[in-house]
Amino acid sequence: MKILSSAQLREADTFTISHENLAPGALMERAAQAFTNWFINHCGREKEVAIFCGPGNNGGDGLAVARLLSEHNYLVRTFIPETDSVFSEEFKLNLKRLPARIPVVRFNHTAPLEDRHLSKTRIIDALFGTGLNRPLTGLYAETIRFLNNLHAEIISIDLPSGLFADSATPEDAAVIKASQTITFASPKLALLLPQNQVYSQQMHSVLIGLNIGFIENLRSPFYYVDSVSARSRWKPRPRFGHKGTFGHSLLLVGSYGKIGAAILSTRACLRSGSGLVSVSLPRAGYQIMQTAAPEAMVLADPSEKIITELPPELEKYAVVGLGPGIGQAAETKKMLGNLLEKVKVPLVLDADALNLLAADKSLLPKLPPETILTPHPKEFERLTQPFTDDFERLKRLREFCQQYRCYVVLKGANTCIGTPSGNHFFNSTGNPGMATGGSGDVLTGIITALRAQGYPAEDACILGVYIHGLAGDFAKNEKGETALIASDIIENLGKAFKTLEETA
Ligand SMILES: NC(=O)C1=CN([C@@H]2O[C@H](COP(=O)(O)OP(=O)(O)OC[C@H]3O[C@@H](n4cnc5c(N)ncnc54)[C@H](O)[C@@H]3O)[C@@H](O)[C@H]2O)[C@@H](O)CC1
Ligand SMILES: Nc1ncnc2c1ncn2[C@@H]1O[C@H](COP(=O)(O)OP(=O)(O)O)[C@@H](O)[C@H]1O
Ligand SMILES: [K+]
Repeated sequence: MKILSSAQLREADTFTISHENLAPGALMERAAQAFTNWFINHCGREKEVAIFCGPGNNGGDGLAVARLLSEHNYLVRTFIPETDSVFSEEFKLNLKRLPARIPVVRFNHTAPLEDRHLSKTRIIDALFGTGLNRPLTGLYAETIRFLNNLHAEIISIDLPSGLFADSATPEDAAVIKASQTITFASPKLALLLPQNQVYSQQMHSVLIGLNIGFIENLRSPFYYVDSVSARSRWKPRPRFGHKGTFGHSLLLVGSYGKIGAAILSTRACLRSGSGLVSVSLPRAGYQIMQTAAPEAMVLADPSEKIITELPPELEKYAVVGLGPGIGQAAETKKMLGNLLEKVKVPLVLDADALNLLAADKSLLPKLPPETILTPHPKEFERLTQPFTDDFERLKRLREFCQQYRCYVVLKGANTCIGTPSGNHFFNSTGNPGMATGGSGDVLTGIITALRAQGYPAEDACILGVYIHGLAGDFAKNEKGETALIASDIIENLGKAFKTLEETA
């Protein structure tokens, strides 16, 4: 799914209205209906609903939602800040359509709102959406601070009011702190970036029937990977396939004290469909690996504690995955340099392999084309340089991928995959339970296995990250977030792949 900018969404709104000859307010009605459906499914009638409506079409949505919720027997009040802003036509239309039974409270400062028991209500924030063009000031900023201080549950329509959809919001700006944002037609870029997490704990995207053909022709470097886009990249295993069909993965992983990382990536690789898996690791890990993963073939490095050498016949493998648990010893770095000189098959680099690259950036131009790197934000910062905000980090990600013709999987909530063609794919699966040691090692195993099976680098990254998060979500259903460990993700890979297999 494409992530559209505010300007593109406005164009798509306008096109849809004229192309489908929609009556004034008809598209807004669809949006309000989509919000209302979500609300009815998630929020009971035990609490009164207070809807704060701004002067534009976001406020118009709020008024339409007030009418629809009232028709569904919710107790609703609306609140409109009195300023010199001009009301939009659709705001006025929906104000006219508001049944008389719904109170409209107009206010020009927030003090009179103090005694209206708002902290006990559910607040719907319909002050501003994608039309915001500067930070909020005056009564609007005062209202936002007042609402945030109530510590009530706030549900934002389309965007938390005050948040810029496509660029960095100034740090001291007044922005609603929502528990949920129900966003229309396309997830907004700002809602996918960690720096804005304080403004919306959860985000849910709903479709409002914007013209599909028009959206297909819009250009955007940003995509959101949902179940439909993940499925479209998944390939069934051919009936006459044999283990040779599905590729031979070589993993170079582990060091003394970190053989666990080697085991996690190996098991994940085995569970992700690689035809064969070989692991090269320090001698100390030989027996442990043979016992922990009997399906894998194990090659012991001459060194007891670290990896120092490349196994022979690199060309017989379909892919090489390097990094989890390897440490940063000089001999290991030499081996990495050797690998970059010799390797002719796809590479997946993670963890200390990335730190070794960061410590000697002269190695970066030697990365074979289409190498996949899977840094967490700190590792990515070491590879590039510190950034002031997430938007700058996205820019760096694009530049880095283009410069080194590589794919970068920037891990975290809504992991972002950068590609050499300048695109960014944000993942939709996963949960904070996955923020636990070893879950990145699991991801390396998954992506390596997909590459072994012949998935192009872009598909291997997108599908791998999606499946990893989905397995994490299944693990969360069983164990909750707090107790989740990386092995639980591996145990749920079967369920995650099965979901794709059955619905593709
Ligand atoms: N156009 C349409 O048909 C649809 C619009 N939709 C809704 O409309 C929203 C966008 O509506 P608008 O474009 O009217 O934008 P908004 O409702 O976000 O606000 C725009 C209004 O606020 C003013 N404004 C912007 N920044 C301000 C500031 N800092 N201080 C004071 N005033 C400020 C603008 O001059 C304009 O009058 C979306 O977020 C969505 O909620 C949905 O109903 C879907 C359909
Ligand atoms: N809050 C979160 N929501 C979703 N996924 C997360 C979250 N935190 C971490 N993850 C995922 O867990 C993995 C952690 O990887 P990494 O930081 O490399 O851990 P490790 O090095 O311990 O294996 C990444 O794939 C990341 O996307
Ligand atoms: K809003």
